[in-house]
Amino acid sequence: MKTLNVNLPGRSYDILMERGLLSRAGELCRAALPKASRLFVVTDSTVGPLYLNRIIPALENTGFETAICEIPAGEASKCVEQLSRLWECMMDFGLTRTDAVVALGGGVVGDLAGFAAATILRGVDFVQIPTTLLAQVDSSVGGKVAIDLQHGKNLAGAFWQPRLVLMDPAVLGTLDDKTFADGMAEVIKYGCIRDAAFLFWLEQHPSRQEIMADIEHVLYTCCDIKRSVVVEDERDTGARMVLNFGHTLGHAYELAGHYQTWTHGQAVAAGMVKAAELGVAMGITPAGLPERIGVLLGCFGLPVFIPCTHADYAAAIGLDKKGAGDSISVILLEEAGKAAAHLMPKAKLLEELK
Ligand SMILES: NC(=O)c1ccc[n+]([C@@H]2O[C@H](COP(=O)([O-])OP(=O)(O)OC[C@H]3O[C@@H](n4cnc5c(N)ncnc54)[C@H](O)[C@@H]3O)[C@@H](O)[C@H]2O)c1
Ligand SMILES: O=C(O)C(=O)C[C@@H](O)[C@H](O)[C@H](O)COP(=O)(O)O
Ligand SMILES: [Zn+2]
Repeated sequence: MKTLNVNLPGRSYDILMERGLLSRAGELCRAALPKASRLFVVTDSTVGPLYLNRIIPALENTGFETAICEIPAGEASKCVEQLSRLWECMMDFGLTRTDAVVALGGGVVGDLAGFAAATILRGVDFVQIPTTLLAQVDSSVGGKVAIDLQHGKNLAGAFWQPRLVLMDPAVLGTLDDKTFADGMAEVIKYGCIRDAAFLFWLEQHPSRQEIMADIEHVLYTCCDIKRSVVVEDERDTGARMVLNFGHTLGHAYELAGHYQTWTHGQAVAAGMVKAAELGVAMGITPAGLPERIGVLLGCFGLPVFIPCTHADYAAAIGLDKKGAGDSISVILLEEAGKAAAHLMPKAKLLEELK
C-alpha cells in the first residue's frame, strides 16, 4: 500500500492508496476514528448502486452503525438545499460530535459532505473515499470543502481537513471516458505547476490505458504535490494559490455554461491553455508552452478553448477568492513545471482577455 501523510499540526492524516482498499474501509476507519460509533455515509445516485454494497458491510463488520444519504449525481447537488437535507438527516440519525461523516464519491460528494461535516454540530470528523480520478488526485486532499451559490463557484465553504483519505484505484474502472478526462485536466495541472519531469512523463503516456497501467504512480505524484503545497499554506494565502492554475478562467467558463455545459475538468483544461496564452502575451510564459499543454489535453478529449463573454470573465474575476480589493493574484507559468502568482489590477487582467 502507498501512503502519504498530510502533516498539519493537530490534524495530520494519511492518504492510503491500494487496489481493493474499499473492502478494508471498516478496519481503516476504525483505526482513524477510534471514538466514533456512527458513520453517516454520503454518496450519489451513480456511485451508491455501484459501491455501497462493498462499503457498508465493511463498515458494519467493524462495529459501526451506518446511515446512508444519496444525493443526485452532478454539480447541481453542491447546493444549499442538499446541504440542508444532509444536516437534517444527520440529526435524524442521531449523529454526535464523536461520530463521523464518510464521503463516498467524486468531488461533488466530497465538497458537499465535507462542508456538512465542517458545520454540523460545529464540526465533526470526516473521511474521504474518492471514486473519480479528479477526486483521487485533487479534491479529496487539502480540506477545501464548499457549495456553489447562484453567484458562483465554491462561494460558501470552509477549510476542514479529513481524518483519512482512502483511495482504491480499482473504482476508476467504472468511470466513463469523459469523467476520466476531467481528472486528467487536474493531473496535467500538477505537471504544469510543479513537475516538468511528470509533465514529460504524461506526454509519453497520452491515453487512459497507459495512465491506468501506472495509476499508482500518477495518484502518488499528484497527491504528493498537493500535500506539500497544502502543508506549506493550508489557508490559501500564498503558496497554495498555484493549485488554482487555470481556475480563474475555468470558473468563468463553468459560470457561462450555468454549470451544465462544461464540467469542472473541461473548464480547467481550457482555462489552463488561456492562462498560458496570457502568460506568453505578458512575456512570462515561454512561447510554445500553451500549444504543448493543449496537445496533451487534446489527447484525452479535453477542450482547449471555450467561448466566454467579457461579462462572464468580469463576473468570475470579481468573485475569485484570489482577489484583494481591486487586484487579483493570477497564476502564470514561468516555465514548464513552475507556476507563480502575479498580483495585477483586475481591470488589467480583463483588458488582457479582450
Ligand atoms: N475541494 C477541492 O480541492 C476540489 C478540487 C477539484 C475539484 N473540486 C470540485 O469537484 C467537483 C468535480 O468533481 P468530479 O469531477 O469528481 O465530479 P462528480 O463528483 O460530479 O463526479 C462525476 C460523475 O462521475 C460519477 N462517478 C463518480 N465515481 C464514479 C465511479 N467510480 N464510477 C462511475 N461513475 C462515477 C458521479 O456520479 C458523477 O456523475 C467540482 O464541483 C469541483 O469544483 C474540488
Ligand atoms: O486545493 C486547492 O487549493 C485548489 O485550488 C484545487 C482546485 O483544483 C479546486 O478546484 C478548488 O476547489 C478551487 O478552489 P477555489 O478556492 O478556487 O474555489
Ligand atoms: Zn479544480
